[in-house]
Amino acid sequence: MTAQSTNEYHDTDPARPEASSASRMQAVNGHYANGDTPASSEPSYERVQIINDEKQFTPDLTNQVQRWGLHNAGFDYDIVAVFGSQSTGKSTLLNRLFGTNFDVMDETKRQQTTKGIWMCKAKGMNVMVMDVEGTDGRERGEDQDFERKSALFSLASSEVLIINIWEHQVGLYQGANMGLLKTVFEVNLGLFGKKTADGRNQRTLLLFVIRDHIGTTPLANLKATLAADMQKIWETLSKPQEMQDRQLSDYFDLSFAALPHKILVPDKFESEIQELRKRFVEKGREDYVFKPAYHKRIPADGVAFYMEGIWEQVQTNKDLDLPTQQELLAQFRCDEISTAALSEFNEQAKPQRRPIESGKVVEGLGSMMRNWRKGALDRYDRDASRYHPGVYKRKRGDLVSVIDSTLSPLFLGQLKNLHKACLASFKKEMLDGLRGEGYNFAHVVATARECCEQRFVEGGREVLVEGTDWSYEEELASLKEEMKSVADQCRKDETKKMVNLIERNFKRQISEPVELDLNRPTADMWDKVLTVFRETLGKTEASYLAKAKSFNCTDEENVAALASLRKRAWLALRSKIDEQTADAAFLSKLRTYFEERFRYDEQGVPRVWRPDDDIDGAFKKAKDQTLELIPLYSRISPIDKSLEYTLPSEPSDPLTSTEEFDFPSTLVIFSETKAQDLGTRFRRDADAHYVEAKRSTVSSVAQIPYWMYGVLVVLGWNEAMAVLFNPLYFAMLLCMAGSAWIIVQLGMVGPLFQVTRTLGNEMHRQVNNRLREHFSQPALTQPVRSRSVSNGQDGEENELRELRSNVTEPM
Ligand SMILES: Nc1nc2c(ncn2[C@@H]2O[C@H](COP(=O)(O)OP(=O)(O)OP(=O)(O)O)[C@@H](O)[C@H]2O)c(=O)[nH]1
Repeated sequence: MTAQSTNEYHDTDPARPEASSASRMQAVNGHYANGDTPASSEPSYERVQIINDEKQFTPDLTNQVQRWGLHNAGFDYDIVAVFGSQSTGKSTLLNRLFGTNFDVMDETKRQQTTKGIWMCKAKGMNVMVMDVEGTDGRERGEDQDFERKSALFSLASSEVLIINIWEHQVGLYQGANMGLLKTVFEVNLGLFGKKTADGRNQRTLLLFVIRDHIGTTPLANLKATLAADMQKIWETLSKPQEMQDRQLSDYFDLSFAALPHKILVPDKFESEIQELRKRFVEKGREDYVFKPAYHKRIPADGVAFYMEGIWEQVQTNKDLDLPTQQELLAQFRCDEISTAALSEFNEQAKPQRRPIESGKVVEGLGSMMRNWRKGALDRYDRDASRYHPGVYKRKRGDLVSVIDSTLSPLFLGQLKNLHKACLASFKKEMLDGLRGEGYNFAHVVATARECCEQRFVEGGREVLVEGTDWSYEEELASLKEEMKSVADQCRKDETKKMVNLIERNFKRQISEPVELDLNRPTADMWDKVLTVFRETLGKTEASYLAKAKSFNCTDEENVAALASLRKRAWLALRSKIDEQTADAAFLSKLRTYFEERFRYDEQGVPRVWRPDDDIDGAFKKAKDQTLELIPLYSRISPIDKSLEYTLPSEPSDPLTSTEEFDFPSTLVIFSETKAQDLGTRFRRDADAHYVEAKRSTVSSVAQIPYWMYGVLVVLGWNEAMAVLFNPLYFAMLLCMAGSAWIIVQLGMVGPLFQVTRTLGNEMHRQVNNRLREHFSQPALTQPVRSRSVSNGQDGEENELRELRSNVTEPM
């Protein structure tokens, strides 16, 4: 059978029927009998040509390892390779030992079967078995390049190298491939000479399997010969300077086995094969071959990449450097694992980006981030920690920094959103707390601040991720700053409100006492008013200061607020005074004051003027006393100068829109002109009272003389007697008297007069209308009436003029 040169052929390849049939073995009770492949219910594993005869490495090994189910095996696997001359039963041996299905030569043709290097998984064991093209290949002639390279490759990548050798080859130099081994050892000394990352030597077990052992030469002798040959080879190696003292045993363990002739003593051959197999399977045995020391410490998922790297170096004839290879592999694999972990992490983190960007506080973001981060790192640690520790750590650091740089914007965004939310709730709590009366500003601010700070700190802590140097302190400081400025603004507003309220209270408090004092004009009127003002202002200032304390106002603010309060209080007083001294009110005050002195006597009894009363004197006195009030009212000036109140004047300022405040001018109630005008108007009023008083004396002079009553009795005597003595008249008189009495008793006199008057008026109106209609002269009445009115006024004016001349004459 001719082996094909590509990795396409395997036992299912229809183009290779012989290979398929030849490789079909049967396994009975764990051993394989009468054939080359096991025939249990478990299917044979697919093999793969990892290096074809064109010396190319297959890109499919990774997938194949996965298909064999070894991808996640970590270090729990072993690699074994075979080395030996062509057609010495290598494939047969491997198939029997491991249940693999490597091609076996067709007995009749005797030509090379295995081309390149094949790999297959052992049946029921986590062992990768490599079948290597035989040395001394007739097909390759003098070209020893491939056999050297494949031997090098096998040695570098496997834990156990089976050296397959005929018994009759033992002791030969070329026949036993000793020359080739020497070359390979030489080249590889560089490889094995270097220590691994964990400081140990790479060790390999060289298992010599002596085929067709007839038994005439005892195995012990063969062993000794082979060991001596190996030692000889080692000693004659041209070693690098620094490795001159290295021994064969520093790098290799030698082990031996002999198998009888397969054709001549097949049963014995089979039983010895089974015995040899135990050395690969039974871990407790002393001669167990897969000792941990031989393991290359490459995780199963990185084997393909590792082997490819080694092959590349073998190919390019570079100095083989296993540690560097392991590092390269670790870099590659750690990158791969890191990328996979990162992509899963990114998938998890992505959905939270939008809500954070839109300003939402995502609940439980911290625990989510911690989980994503931990998940990614755990995954990385699980898969990558088996690789070169230095690379693993370095790549882990890179992964952590990428993860953290992805999480950092979420962290910062969450903090920012939390900041906004806390500030909003701070404002709301302030508003709620400052609603209504009787709140303590400082307490409200402190409660709201504490609550919001606590919320922020809790949220900030939640979003922290262990292992990062993130902190929320800076954001917290900025939040505190903003809360302070909000509280300050609020305090200013509240202070303003408080000052307004205090001003309103002040106005209410001074209103009545000031009104009373202004209505009782005495010389110390302003003293009283200012005393009230000072007392109330004192209380007001005290109440402001008490409140300002809870507002945490600064001294500067207090000074400004008190100045404003004083000014406003003064203006409030002034407006109250203005209200009380408005023209009408002030004239009414003067009138009242005058009337109290002119129309009432000292006991407060209304005066009835008699002709002999000194009306003129009383009038003059009352008038003069009243006129004296005008200068009193015209300026706020207390007798006691200590009661005087002063405020600083303020010029107008267009920038702060403060109007001009000229304190001295606020002390003046009436100007000179105004005082004169008021005096004139008052005099006119007083004159009217004087006329009225005079008139009342005239009407009292025009009394009915007493004798008229005698005349009335004399003239009306008969009529009175007629009424008294006529029963009808008398009865009528009694009825009328009775009715009058009842009306008086019921208090109906007033209403009765009202009804009578209304009736009279109505009748008068009706009659007028009728007459107007009848004579069609409606305008006649108007001139008559207006004339009579104007006559009346003129008459009064004339009369007043006449009286004045009478009054002034005696004076
Ligand atoms: N004498 C003898 N012949 C054997 C033994 N094992 C296998 N053979 C025969 O040797 C021939 C070659 O067997 P393979 O297993 O194909 O040998 P190989 O070394 O893998 O050959 P290549 O892959 O071509 O290098 C076959 O005809 C086998 O039947 C053995 O132990 N003794």
